[in-house]
Amino acid sequence: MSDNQVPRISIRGLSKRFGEKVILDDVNLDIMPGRSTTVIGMSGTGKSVLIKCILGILKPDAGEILVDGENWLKLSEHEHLKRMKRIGMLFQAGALFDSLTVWENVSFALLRKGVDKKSAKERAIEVLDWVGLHNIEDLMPAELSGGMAKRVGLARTICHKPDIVFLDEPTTGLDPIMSDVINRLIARMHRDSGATILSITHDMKSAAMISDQIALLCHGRVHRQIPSEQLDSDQDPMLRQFIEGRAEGPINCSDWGKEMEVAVQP
Ligand SMILES: Nc1ncnc2c1ncn2[C@@H]1O[C@H](COP(=O)(O)OP(=O)(O)OP(=O)(O)O)[C@@H](O)[C@H]1O
Repeated sequence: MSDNQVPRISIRGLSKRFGEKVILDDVNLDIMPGRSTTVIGMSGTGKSVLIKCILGILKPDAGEILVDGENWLKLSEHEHLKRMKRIGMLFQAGALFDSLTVWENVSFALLRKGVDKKSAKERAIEVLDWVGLHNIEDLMPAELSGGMAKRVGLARTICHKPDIVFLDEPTTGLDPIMSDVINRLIARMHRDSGATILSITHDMKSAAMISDQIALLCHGRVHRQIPSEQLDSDQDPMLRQFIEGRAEGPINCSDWGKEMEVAVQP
């Protein structure tokens, strides 16, 4: 695929602060069509804030979020909601509705679109099979293990065949084997669907398995964006510090928050 293409998602100069605390400070990130990009970064660097800005849950202070060339920040709430229908979103905690059965959760987007119950259930069963879960469609979420709930969440993410998918910490809270299962499913979903994927995680194994581009979010900015096959060889000091998990280094772990507060003083 040529990188001369127009980005599917283009984030330009995105900034967000809470009070005096600057979280995102001129974030720039391009995601090409059909590519899978993972934003990595320390806990508290603003990965979730970034995704929430894209989803319209948080309002950034400045910048643009262009999807297929259209600035989503200029859309009315109604138009934004319409665009969201072609998006798939896997939330960190699964976010299944407790009062709905597994199949109703999986086909939630289809049922809301008015698809009849029989077809919606058939599609839910098909996608549940795809994630390796059989005969669980009539269970309630409370009856699922954490790994099963995550797979149900993934089934729900892709049930309506979205062409853009956001994944928030897809392996958080899972054991290493279940993490591997989820990573393989995401890689297969990317291969099979050709969807454009943006994930956030601090799980480096997951990032390497599910993405073809890695972006390091650090001190409020995308500090470095590289192809994932360069992860082992790239010598950027911040990237190396993060990948190798060292407290000492150019990423100042203890007081970067203070540093950012100082940076916004008039
Ligand atoms: N609604 C909010 N109001 C005030 N501060 C917030 C709000 N949402 C996030 N923050 C702050 O923004 C910072 C970044 O949070 P965020 O959840 O994006 O981090 P993260 O990189 O996703 O971390 P983790 O990897 O631990 O999930 C944190 O200091 C958090 O306290």
